[in-house]
Formats: sequence, structure tokens, C-alpha cells
Amino acid sequence: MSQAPEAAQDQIPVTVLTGYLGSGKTTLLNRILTENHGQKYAVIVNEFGEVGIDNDLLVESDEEIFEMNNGCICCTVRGDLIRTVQNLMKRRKAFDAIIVETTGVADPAPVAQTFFMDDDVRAAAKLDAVVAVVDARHVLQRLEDTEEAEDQIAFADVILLNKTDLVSAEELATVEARIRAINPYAVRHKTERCAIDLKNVLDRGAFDLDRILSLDPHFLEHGHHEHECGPDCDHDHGHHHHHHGHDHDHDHGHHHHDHDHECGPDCDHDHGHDHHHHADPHSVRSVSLRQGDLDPNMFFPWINQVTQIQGPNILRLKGILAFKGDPQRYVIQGVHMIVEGNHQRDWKADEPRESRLVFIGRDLDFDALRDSFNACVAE
Ligand SMILES: Nc1nc2c(ncn2[C@@H]2O[C@H](COP(=O)(O)OP(=O)(O)OP(=O)(O)O)[C@@H](O)[C@H]2O)c(=O)[nH]1
Repeated sequence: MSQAPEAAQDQIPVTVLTGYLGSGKTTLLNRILTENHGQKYAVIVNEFGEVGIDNDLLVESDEEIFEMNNGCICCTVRGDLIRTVQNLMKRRKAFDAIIVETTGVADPAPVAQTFFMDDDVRAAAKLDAVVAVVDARHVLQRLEDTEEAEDQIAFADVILLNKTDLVSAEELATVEARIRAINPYAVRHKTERCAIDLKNVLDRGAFDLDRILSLDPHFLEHGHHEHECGPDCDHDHGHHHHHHGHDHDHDHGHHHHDHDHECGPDCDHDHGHDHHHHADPHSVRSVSLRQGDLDPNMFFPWINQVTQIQGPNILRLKGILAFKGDPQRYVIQGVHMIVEGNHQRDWKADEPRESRLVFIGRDLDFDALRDSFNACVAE
């Protein structure tokens, strides 16, 4: 089976960028946005958590960035993504390609499906490749405790096995073997800070629908996944995961779990990732903290202590901070116990000096985090 033949030469290539929280997607995107490749990209980002930090972590560039700030990927994708792509198509000549960065906790399948399901989108855009960035240091753990990490790898056409600096050669070999076992078809590259020649990532023409249909026989079917979620839906967007590629005649493809309820606008449906037990205490949640100027002598000991003690439960932290007396924005980022920070740029004159910090994790005591963060406010 092939993609829609109509207007094939004019279809804009779309790269879907996936990878678990903190694996290095933004790092790769920043390379794409800064490298001198002569292409004009439209970038669509979708983030998890209420405070729009991801956009601030992208380098400033001429490219156009579209933010979809919504938790629920299945609703967002069907709505925002289709609309965004349709709007882009009105200015088709302005772009050479589209890059869609998915949230770290998402299964990339619904994003990929969007490019096959909506007729207008399908006529205008073609999925070029699903590129997965994998954190070599943390991926084995993620494969144990989440389903999305495996979905992301299974779906990928190109895999960047990133953060090779954080693992030994033996660990890297183990990780690579595990990834190959999940997905022997993807082209793998080992990278540090996603340093790679972008022609290995972009404009690959690599998306293989036949392979995806063998993973998910229902991939192209309309009607699955359609439900009436309201705009604020906090719906479980996880995807029940069956064994990829081995069980072609089960009733539900792995993206078609019992998704037939109707979420209203007040839906407060569990957003977690154990797809059978919505009340699972291990579900992934985020908290967004905001304050004004912070005292660095309070903040750094605090964040060190938090990441030492609660690191195992912190899937991701990121923040943009204002330190008292410091003219520059300070960016802090972490995955589990590994935290790094640096100055980014001066605060602009018209920009409120605000410190924003997001924790994404499991079993985190958000009230305690908030209280202790508040104690770091500068006098
Ligand atoms: N040591 C090391 N750190 C890396 C590497 N690649 C990225 N990082 C760091 O890992 C953290 C996460 O990187 P991002 O690019 O923001 O990850 P992401 O996938 O966009 O994260 P989310 O958007 O939260 O899912 C940042 O602190 C990066 O600087 C690498 O190869 N080695």
C-alpha cells in the first residue's frame, strides 16, 4: 500500500520527532533550527505540562514555531495538528518541510496517523520519517516502567541513540541490542547531544507504511480513536500496548484500546500511563511552579537535595529562572539525578522576570515541592 498518489510531488515532507521525556528532542530541534541547510522548516511542538517552557528552550531562529499546549495527544492531534497543517498549507510556498515534535510521554502513532486520516492533510503532506531520540542512560529503565518508550522505538524509522557520553561501551552495546530487538528496521545512529549530519534525519523518505501496518493493522482505519473530548480534556492518552508485529489478528491494534467513551469539557480523566488502572499511583503527572526572583544560595542546595532524594521519581525537570541581581535568564534541566543549568540570555526589558519550574514525574509530593520552592524566593 502506498500513500495517496494525488499531488505527490507537491506534498510537503513531515518529520515526526519522538522520544521519551528528556531524551534530546529539543537538542536535535535546535540543531535543525540553527544549521545552515538552506531549508525553511515549520516546527510544531506539543508539550506536556501547563507552563510553556519548551518553546523557551528553543533557540531563537527565523523558523516559525507553532505550539500546541495540550495534554491530550489524541484530541490535540485530531484538532490542533490538522488545523495547524491546514493553515500552513495556505502558505505552502513558505516552507520546505514540517517537523512535529511530540511530547515525551506520547505514543507517536496518533501523530503519524493524522497524516493519513484527514483528506486535506493527506493530500498536502506526506510523512517522511518518524525519528526517535533515545536516552542511552535511562532507556532500559523506561522500557521497564512505561509503554510509550517502546512504542516510540517500535514506530521509528530513524533512531538516535543519544547521550552516549553517559554510558560505558558495554552499557551502550546492551542498549543497542535491546533497541534492535524492538525495532530491527530503523536506521540507528549513536550520538552525543544529537550531533549528527541532518541528512541522516531529514528528508529521508523513510516512513514505511507496510511495516507500520504490520505493527498496527488498524493504523489506517478511520473511526478508531474518535471520541468527543472537550477542549480541557485531560484524558488518558496512553495506548494499550500489545506485542508489536507478532500478533496480527487480535481485535485491537495497539493504539485502539477501549477509547469509546465520551469525555466532556470537564473531563479529569487520568492522564497516567498504566492503561488498565486509571487510578494507578505511578502515573506521570506534572507540576508547574512560578515565582519571581530567586535566591541562588537557597535554590541550588534545594534543587540538589530534591534531585538526590526524589531523582528516581523525577522523569523530567525544566525551568527558566530569574536570580536576584542576575541580568540573565538561567535555564535548568534534568532527567532523574542528572541536572544541568546555564545562562541563556539577558532578560528582555519588556519581559517579566519570572521563575518557572516544571517537574514531571511519579509519586512526587507536589505540595512539598511547591512549599520548598517558595522558600527559595529572594528577600
Ligand atoms: N550528557 C548529555 N546530555 C544531553 C545529551 N543530549 C541532551 N542532553 C541534555 O539532556 C537534557 C534533555 O534534553 P532535551 O533536548 O531538552 O530533551 P527533550 O527530549 O526535548 O525533553 P522533553 O521535551 O522534556 O521531552 C538537557 O539538559 C540536555 O542538555 C547528551 O548526548 N549527553
